Amino acid sequence: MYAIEVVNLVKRYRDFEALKGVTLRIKENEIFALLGPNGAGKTTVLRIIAEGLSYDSGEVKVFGRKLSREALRFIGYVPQEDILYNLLTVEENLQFYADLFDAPAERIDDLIERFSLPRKKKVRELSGGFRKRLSIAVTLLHNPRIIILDEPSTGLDVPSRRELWRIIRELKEEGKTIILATHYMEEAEVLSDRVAIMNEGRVIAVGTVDELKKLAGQSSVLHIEGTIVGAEDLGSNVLVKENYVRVPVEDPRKELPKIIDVLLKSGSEIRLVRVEEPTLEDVFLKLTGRGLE
Ligand SMILES: Nc1ncnc2c1ncn2[C@@H]1O[C@H](COP(=O)(O)OP(=O)(O)OP(=O)(O)O)[C@@H](O)[C@H]1O
Repeated sequence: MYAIEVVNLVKRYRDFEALKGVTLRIKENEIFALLGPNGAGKTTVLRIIAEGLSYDSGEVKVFGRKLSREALRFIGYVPQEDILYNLLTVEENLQFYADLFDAPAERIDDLIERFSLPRKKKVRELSGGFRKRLSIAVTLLHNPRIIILDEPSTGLDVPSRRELWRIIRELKEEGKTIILATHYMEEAEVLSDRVAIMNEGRVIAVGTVDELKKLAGQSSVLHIEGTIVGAEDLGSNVLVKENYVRVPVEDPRKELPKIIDVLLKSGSEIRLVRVEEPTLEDVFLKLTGRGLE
């Protein structure tokens, strides 16, 4: 049985088809990432599962049962924009949601301690990292088996992001199933057991990070910085940005000298060359012909 099973989900906002037949099977106790650029449909999928947002056709099951009010109790949802009360303290926010969810009062103290939250501080005085921690704490009040996070690390600085990743891993160790939407490939890559890559309302690939990287069909990527001229001559998989070019290659030792030669002959000035193992961005590029950002 899957924790979440979504089959052929179609969602229209008036005449715009935001989901064009999405199928996802998420196993219990895995960290599953939906990776895709803005507008891919990630939030729409999560809202259908976690908020009961209506959809046009398809099927959604939670632990084998049709989505219902009862099934929603298995789920905790941390939306992109938090739902905290700025003028209330940390404790008052937890109290408010505990009353709403009928959660036992002692959970408030447990969560405050667990996340080292400043009990008496007003939410408006919290840093982004603490706000996110409090949002997760609120979600855990009713002890859900599945935790869904929409773009959890957007706006967080690097230490807060690492701390968030630690918390997410810890939730997995406790047996929770985690689903998160992200457009940061690093987040999907370091955190998740499996990743679904989404684009324009469709899932275009699903698998472990290693499986997906194999789809890119290359062993490495060259990053070349400088004043680049003639990058168009390097082939169709090349990504060109200002002062930067990214070239997927099978064998960097063989291909690097030739590529450098082409660029120098076109009049480029090269400042830095870096060789990197494939990433999920390369997979996305390969499958869609464009970058993730
Ligand atoms: N309430 C709405 N009414 C009309 N169109 C919508 C609505 N919500 C989302 N959309 C559109 O549906 C598409 C998918 O949006 P969605 O928010 O699911 O994407 P996303 O992958 O989560 O991106 P983001 O990271 O920007 O939230 C987008 O083109 C968006 O503009």
